[in-house]
Amino acid sequence: MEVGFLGLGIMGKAISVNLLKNGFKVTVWNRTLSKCDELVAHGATVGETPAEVVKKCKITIGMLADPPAALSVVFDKSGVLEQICPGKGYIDMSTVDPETSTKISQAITSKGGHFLEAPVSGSKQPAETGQLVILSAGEKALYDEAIPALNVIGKKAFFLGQVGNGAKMKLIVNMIMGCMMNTFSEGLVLAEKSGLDPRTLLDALELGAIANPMFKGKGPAMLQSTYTPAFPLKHQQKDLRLALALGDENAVSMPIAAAANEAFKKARSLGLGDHDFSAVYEAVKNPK
Ligand SMILES: NC(=O)C1=CN([C@@H]2O[C@H](COP(=O)(O)OP(=O)(O)OC[C@H]3O[C@@H](n4cnc5c(N)ncnc54)[C@H](OP(=O)(O)O)[C@@H]3O)[C@@H](O)[C@H]2O)C=CC1
Ligand SMILES: O=CC(=O)O
Repeated sequence: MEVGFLGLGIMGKAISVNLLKNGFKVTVWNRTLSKCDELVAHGATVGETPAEVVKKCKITIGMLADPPAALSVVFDKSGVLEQICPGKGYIDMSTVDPETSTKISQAITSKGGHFLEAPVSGSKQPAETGQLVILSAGEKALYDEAIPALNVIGKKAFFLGQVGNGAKMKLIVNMIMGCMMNTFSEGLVLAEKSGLDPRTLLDALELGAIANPMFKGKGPAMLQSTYTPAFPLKHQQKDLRLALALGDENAVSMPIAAAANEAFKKARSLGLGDHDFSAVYEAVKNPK
């Protein structure tokens, strides 16, 4: 099966390499074209533009930073729309809001193409090992056609119905994750300031009812102020912002998420946007 792939950031690169390792032919494109070189070394071919990739492949996957990026690769000159047509599918795995996804869906389907939104839960390592959780919605026929690729990319692919439902589910999951990371950071600071060893807090958490892979995986590095990006902090803040907008639309009061968003905004203002999202700990440590 030949698959196109647009966007070779942390996630796009990991997913593309995994597809290549599992026998898929992959044609890649990235805004900064030099990032395609590493993929070529793994056996990929390169398209000069998103349109060129779509022309070549029956199914093309996008994994872009945010709503403006997701829209740009579809609507701009030499974008996806120029070559999408009946028989071709576009799967957007970027984390975006339902409105962005719907706009893309309408444009693709109005040209006879097929569309699936499929944001993923899980970070760099699950992307490398095909252990993502895929939250898809849109055209069921495209979902069914893409199952061989989705099964390589993830450990579970949900199909959630109409376009927008995948985006909403992803934003809710990441709203919860951002709140957890913020409160975890507060707990580590409180342990330290009140005279406890935060490493003992990690041990106690790990043995109790709120143990989770995120605290276990991120905690020790946070205590060493190491924030090698797996999930960039700027994207976590984007997800909180978009989740809060979803809360506004639905009149859902979310004071915890609003407070977490402020902490992530503070971290961005400290220049930590490209660090791992666990760097919010630095903003919690230094709130001024
Ligand atoms: N990292 C993670 O753990 C996870 C991330 N996500 C989501 O997946 C998406 C990608 O994340 P990630 O790979 O970490 O992000 P990165 O920041 O590593 O990569 C972003 C990608 O988007 C491209 N891009 C940015 N702006 C534009 C633009 N205007 N036009 C075209 N391309 C653009 C970048 O191209 P260039 O190289 O040229 O800058 C790059 O390929 C995001 O929506 C994120 O929220 C979802 C699950 C986990
Ligand atoms: O969106 C980030 C993730 O880890 O999932």
